[in-house]
Amino acid sequence: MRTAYSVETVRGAERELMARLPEGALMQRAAAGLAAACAGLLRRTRGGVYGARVVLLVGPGDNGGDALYAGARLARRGAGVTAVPMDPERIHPGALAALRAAGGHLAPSVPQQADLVLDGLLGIGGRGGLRPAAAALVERIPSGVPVVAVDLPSGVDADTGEVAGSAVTADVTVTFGAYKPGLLIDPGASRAGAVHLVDIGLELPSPEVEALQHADVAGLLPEPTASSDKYRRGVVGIVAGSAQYPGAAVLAVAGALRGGAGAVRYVGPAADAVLARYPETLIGPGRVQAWVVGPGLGAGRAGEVAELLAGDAAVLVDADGLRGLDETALRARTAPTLLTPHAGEAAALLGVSRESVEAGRLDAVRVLAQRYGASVLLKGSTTLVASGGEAVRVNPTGTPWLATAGSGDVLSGLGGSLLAGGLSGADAGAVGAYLHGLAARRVGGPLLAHQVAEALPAAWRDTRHP
Ligand SMILES: NC(=O)C1=CN([C@@H]2O[C@H](COP(=O)(O)OP(=O)(O)OC[C@H]3O[C@@H](n4cnc5c(N)ncnc54)[C@H](O)[C@@H]3O)[C@@H](O)[C@H]2O)[C@@H](O)CC1
Ligand SMILES: [K+]
Repeated sequence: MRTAYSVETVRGAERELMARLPEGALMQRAAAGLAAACAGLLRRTRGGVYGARVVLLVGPGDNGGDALYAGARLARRGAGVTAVPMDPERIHPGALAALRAAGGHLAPSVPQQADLVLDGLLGIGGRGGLRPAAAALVERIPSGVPVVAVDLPSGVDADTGEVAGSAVTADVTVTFGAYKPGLLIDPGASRAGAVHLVDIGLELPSPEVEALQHADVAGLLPEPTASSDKYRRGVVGIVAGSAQYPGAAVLAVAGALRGGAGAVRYVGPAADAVLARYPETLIGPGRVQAWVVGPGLGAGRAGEVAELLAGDAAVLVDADGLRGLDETALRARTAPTLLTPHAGEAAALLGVSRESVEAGRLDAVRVLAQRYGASVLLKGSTTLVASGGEAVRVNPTGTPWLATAGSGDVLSGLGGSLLAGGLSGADAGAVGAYLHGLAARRVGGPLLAHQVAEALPAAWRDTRHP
């Protein structure tokens, strides 16, 4: 499990550790890890540190201090190091002295000839969009030169991944002590590049955000045993499709058949299309452990949704099923409930604009889960799953090619199948998103939704091999 912690939590852990260590020790640990990562990168890009031209963008706080101390270490190994301050009046004095003693120097503007740029403008102390002085330096980063962000790319909100205005786009982020949520959640995640964690010895409580890895998913997948039969493995019912959208039913069934349930039942007007493609499907109402309701349903079928929500089986609600959801009915449920909106549907549920959901995804998914008393999977470039007071799960396996018609239908079927197999709403959402993303990566792009469904068994097997 990859875990991420809020600024407040990280600061608390840092305070505790600093009280037990000599002054400046933590910054030295951070700088040593940072310099080692930069040296590794320079070895790969140009064979070594000696003679490399390294530019430091230096902000007024400790983030700038880290960059300067790391620059001093690189200078001692023969790099030519130039530090460009955001504000020459505010610069970490001890770290600047160390850089100078190692042969580095200050410059008023960003040199355009460089082998490496370190972004030490802002770390976890950054607030709001970059102010003009910082933004001006970022604009002058020469194109094509590798950028290493110190702790996090400046301009990215550490707690949420939000980017207000401009931000650094890094090739590598060297982060200290713990991942920050903004490194795992878009738009921040896509600014961070490859994230490298430097252990500085923090002792951390439970995380605010987490990302499953192969082994976590393998441990949650419902594998059949010798005593399993199709009913014990769970039956998932699909209420999807309409005369106008029969394909959604076929794709939801396609996902459900690969989610580990023992049987898939279809209820709706697209039975012929479903059977023609998947003769394994049971047709018509009957007992199930979990329902999927919504894909391609069209308007005017809120009654069916309400009926399923009044029952005691687990329910996954997607797409058209999300229209006009009854908050009170949802909150009254005891069986697992998983809502799977995309940003537009989430915006409608929250009564806000789609843009504000996209910009503040973490907040949106948390508020939805709270308001509806359900697990909520918010689809997008980094899919998030929230449930009650638990850590929000961020899915690490997506690919932009998944933004294609029908891929959400496959995900809903898959998630429902996992619910039928006994997973909680949060686990079904997180495991479903993970497998779905992995399958899509296997297919590559451009992809069709049914190919994602077909690649799910291979993705399932992949999770067993770290
Ligand atoms: N606290 C610790 O124990 C450690 C902290 N470390 C480093 O310290 C960093 C945090 O340092 P600081 O608390 O000094 O904070 P930062 O260095 O992130 O930012 C400091 C200052 O930047 C200015 N600022 C804030 N938002 C801005 C914006 N949008 N545009 C322009 N200027 C802005 C403010 O004046 C603020 O005080 C971490 O990210 C990490 O790099 C590491 O050395 C490891 C140990
Ligand atoms: K930074």
